[in-house]
Amino acid sequence: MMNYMTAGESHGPQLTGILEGVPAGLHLDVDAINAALAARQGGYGRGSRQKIEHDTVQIVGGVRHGITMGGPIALVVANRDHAHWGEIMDPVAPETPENTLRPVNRPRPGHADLVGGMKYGHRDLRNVLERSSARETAMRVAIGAICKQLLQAVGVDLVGYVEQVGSVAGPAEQPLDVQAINKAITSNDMRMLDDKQVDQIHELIDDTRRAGNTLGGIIRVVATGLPAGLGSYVSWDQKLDAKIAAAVMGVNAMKGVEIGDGFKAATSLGSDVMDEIDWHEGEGFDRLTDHLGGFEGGMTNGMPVIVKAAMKPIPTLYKALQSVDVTNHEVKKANVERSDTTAIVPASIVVESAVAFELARALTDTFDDNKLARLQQQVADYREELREF
Ligand SMILES: Cc1cc2nc3c(=O)[nH]c(=O)nc-3n(C[C@H](O)[C@H](O)[C@H](O)COP(=O)(O)O)c2cc1C
Ligand SMILES: C=C(O[C@@H]1CC(C(=O)O)=C[C@@H](OP(=O)(O)O)[C@H]1O)C(=O)O
Repeated sequence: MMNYMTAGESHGPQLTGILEGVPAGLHLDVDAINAALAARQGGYGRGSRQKIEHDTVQIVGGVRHGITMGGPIALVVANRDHAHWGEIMDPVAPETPENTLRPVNRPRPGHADLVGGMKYGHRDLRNVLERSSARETAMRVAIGAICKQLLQAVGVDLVGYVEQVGSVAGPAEQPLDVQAINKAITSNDMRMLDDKQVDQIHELIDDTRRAGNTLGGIIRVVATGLPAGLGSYVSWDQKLDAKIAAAVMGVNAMKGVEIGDGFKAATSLGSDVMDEIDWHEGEGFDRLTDHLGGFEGGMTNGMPVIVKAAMKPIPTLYKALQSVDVTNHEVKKANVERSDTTAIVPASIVVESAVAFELARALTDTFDDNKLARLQQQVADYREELREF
């Protein structure tokens, strides 16, 4: 079964990742992994950390001459900023006044600082924020980019992009075609479908930054080419829509997930939500609409998968909120670490990566997970079987 694990701190030497369960025989496009990493660094509203980092992946296991061998794939993304944090982040040197120079004692509301400190017994909340930081999502994007390449090898494609920033929304009509979305989002730095709102959003981000405040937004992911029947209705823990929702909620700062029409479906009539069934000779079953976001009974139904995620505003406010010092319980302003005003653009790549992993895992759970050519053959045979159903 596919799985992954990451390790590493925001200002430590590197992020490390291990992805297991990728079949042998996949030609990895390292440039595409690096392009996803670069996209995760982008977007208007990022803080100055991204000027220091130039994220690129180093593959240190599981791949030979560019082709996966079936074993765990080991990955490294370096933290360039570590050069400025060597002593503070040294994993072995004993604690000295020098390397404890930047303790964090005033937890930021909305970040993991306070609860993480209480749970693990840290008074220097740097021990929490270093790992809870979304710096770790760089590795998740490298892993997701490999999953995306596996999906593409069987005709599945997906894309994550920005639908809304703060209260400013993109076009009301959101397409179902991954290629069309890809084309549209490359034309602006907000990873949105339409340039019209982008100036307004830049202004909103500038005003918000000047006011010492932060913004969230809404992300949309569309995946196409999935055969019907990934996931299952037979048990709660086999429902693929549930796994995707969990994976999306596992991305830092996500507070809501919708599949298809999501919450809107609750206030609609059944006739406006259920996707009517059609059939074509040689093609098999189809739907007239996709309100249910490609899922029925926890299984893909062959329509595009549509997932939306709501990201809360960034917790670190330069105009700091009330906090309490964990060393003396005095009411103080929260700590301010260098921070993004909004990270909705990078988060859209991270959410895409989270969905890519779950889809790749469902695929390799359903079909052969040892050899890519066998997996491809089985998927092709299954598609044929569905066409004849
Ligand atoms: C790509 C990305 C970048 C982020 N950048 C920041 C940041 O600069 N400052 C900050 O306080 N939070 C940032 N966050 C959000 C925090 O990581 C997140 O709120 C925190 O880990 C607490 O977890 P929770 O919001 O999921 O409860 C970022 C999130 C993402 C996905
Ligand atoms: C480093 C990244 O994001 C970081 C996520 C983050 C947080 O609290 O989540 C806080 C900031 O860290 P720093 O104080 O080092 O600038 C962001 O820059 C990244 O995305 O590569």
